[in-house]
Amino acid sequence: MAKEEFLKDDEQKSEEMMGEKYIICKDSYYQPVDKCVTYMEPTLIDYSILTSSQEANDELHKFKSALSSWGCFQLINHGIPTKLLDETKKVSRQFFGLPMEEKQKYAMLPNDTSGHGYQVGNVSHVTSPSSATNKVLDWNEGFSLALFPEHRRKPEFWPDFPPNFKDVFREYAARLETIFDALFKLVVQSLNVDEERFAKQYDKNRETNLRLNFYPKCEGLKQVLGLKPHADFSTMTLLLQDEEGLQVLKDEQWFMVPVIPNALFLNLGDPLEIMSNGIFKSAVHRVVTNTEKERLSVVAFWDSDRNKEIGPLDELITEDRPQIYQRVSLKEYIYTFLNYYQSGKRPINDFKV
Ligand SMILES: O=C(O)CCC(=O)C(=O)O
Ligand SMILES: [Fe+2]
Repeated sequence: MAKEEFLKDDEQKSEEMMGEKYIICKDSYYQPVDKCVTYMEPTLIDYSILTSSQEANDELHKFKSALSSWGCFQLINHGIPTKLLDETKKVSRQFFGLPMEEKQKYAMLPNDTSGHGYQVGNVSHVTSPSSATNKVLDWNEGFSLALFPEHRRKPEFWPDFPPNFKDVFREYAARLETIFDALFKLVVQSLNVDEERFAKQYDKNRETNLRLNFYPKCEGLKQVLGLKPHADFSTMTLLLQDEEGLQVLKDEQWFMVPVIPNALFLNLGDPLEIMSNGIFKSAVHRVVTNTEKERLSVVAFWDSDRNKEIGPLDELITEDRPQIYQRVSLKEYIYTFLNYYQSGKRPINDFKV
């Protein structure tokens, strides 16, 4: 899509001014976007080995070590057929390829945090009038849908075009849910905590939400980000991407996440860093823009029950590892996240003991 079309609904008419709405200040927290980044050495975690009873031990060790250092890894051999992965990407791109008027039929309502609908520039991450005037938009079109529990699906937000969109995403959602459930069991096993108590956070009211991200080519504008740095407020996130652009922050250095065919990129969100009392790390990530290629990501967020509190599990608080984080309701956490997203402040720092 041309820059002009992407920006055309903007109230500012001067192109220069419109560009500025997407530009990150050079001296801000974000660090120069064009600073040279290193490629991330991918940690490949084999799902089929991890979930087999015979050979799982070494793989589980790798799993735990990836989550304690990077907070992310590439999941391979997860069993989702290539055809379904390809269809998922195809129908997502077809949706974003629709005319703007068509996509706007599914427009997200202002300040919707429950996850339904289409938006340009990530404006839902603006919660107060003052941050709205100072907002720097993301070079991003987003489309969010609730997946689970199924009664949260709002049929009016599921697009009619492409015609197979609904079927493809029903199937993809079911596949992901099975993987998330299995990964959660492995998280419990790695942390060596009481499954029943931990699982209470993840009862029938827990949520899975989907976000499709589309990043148009970004020609001529420098210092523009596709998404600003953040760690997710989900427990775990599984991401399918078709081009490079996602970067992860570690030890104050940005690393480019490589695209590995058919792999799902898993990253942990802040709630699991909090619940594991800092044993597991959430991965801070951002998306950079590309002058030559459009990019798509299909992202599923596996959340705990928003009405419950998150806090370090009792058995993970010891003399050697005193409590690092306070207890907080997920709802309040999300509110803090949304308030801080613009400025790049990390919400997790507000909840340190
Ligand atoms: O597009 C990506 O690779 C990242 C998306 C993301 O971080 C998000 O939707 O929270
Ligand atoms: Fe994210």
